[in-house]
Amino acid sequence: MAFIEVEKINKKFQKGKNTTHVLKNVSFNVQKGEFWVVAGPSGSGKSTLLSILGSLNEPDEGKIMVDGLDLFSLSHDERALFRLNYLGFVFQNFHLLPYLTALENVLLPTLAYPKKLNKKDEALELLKILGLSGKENKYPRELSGGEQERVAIARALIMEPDILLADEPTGNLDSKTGEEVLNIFSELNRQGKTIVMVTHNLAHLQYATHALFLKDGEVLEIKTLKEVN
Ligand SMILES: Nc1ncnc2c1ncn2[C@@H]1O[C@H](COP(=O)(O)OP(=O)(O)OP(=O)(O)O)[C@@H](O)[C@H]1O
Repeated sequence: MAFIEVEKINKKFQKGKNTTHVLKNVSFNVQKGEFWVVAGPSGSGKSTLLSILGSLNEPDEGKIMVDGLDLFSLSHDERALFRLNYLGFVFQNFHLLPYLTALENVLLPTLAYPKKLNKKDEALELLKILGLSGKENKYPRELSGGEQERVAIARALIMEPDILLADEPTGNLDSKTGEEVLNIFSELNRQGKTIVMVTHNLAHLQYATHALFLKDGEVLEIKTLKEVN
């Protein structure tokens, strides 16, 4: 059994009278420690696939198993707990809360945890590892794009998720800063984190172990790029 099993996912969106078939029988298996890039042109269904993988969105048909859990047979609350325990999300627009400091943003997921958690030391350590020492009490508007993205990465890691899901994490960054962020992903993957990252930039394939190419909602090709470390 694979760590993540995606089986014949279908998703349609209704826009007025028109139906768009956004994902068509998408299937693939991810093993623990792999780094998958989901690539494809704009509108090919990449973000929709990632949101379904993150159980933020439901497919019309198909099944996703993560670590033996059937995501779409879980209740709403069980799914929220699954996300908290298994997943870290990183988005293109950072999605930081503007009225919270860097440290408070990193600690945000711990507030959602049913039991009281004190992760302040871990949060400070993560910010340090990500090169943000001295910026803990800054607000997002006082940070550069790359720094905001690193805060978002620290927030995604605070609950120690097995899986990191990233949607165009370098989309709003200049190429040098983008490369720094991808090197962080690469290092996290080397340490064993399973990563699925959406990108339209084929240069990003060099960081991944596997690539899935989508076109018009269909899997065009799945490629193994290198062995898992
Ligand atoms: N909530 C929604 N309602 C209706 N249509 C949607 C919705 N979300 C996505 N779509 C449509 O589904 C298709 C795929 O969108 P998606 O964002 O998954 O593609 P993408 O490959 O990530 O594109 P991009 O690279 O431009 O972000 C597009 O035609 C989009 O307009």
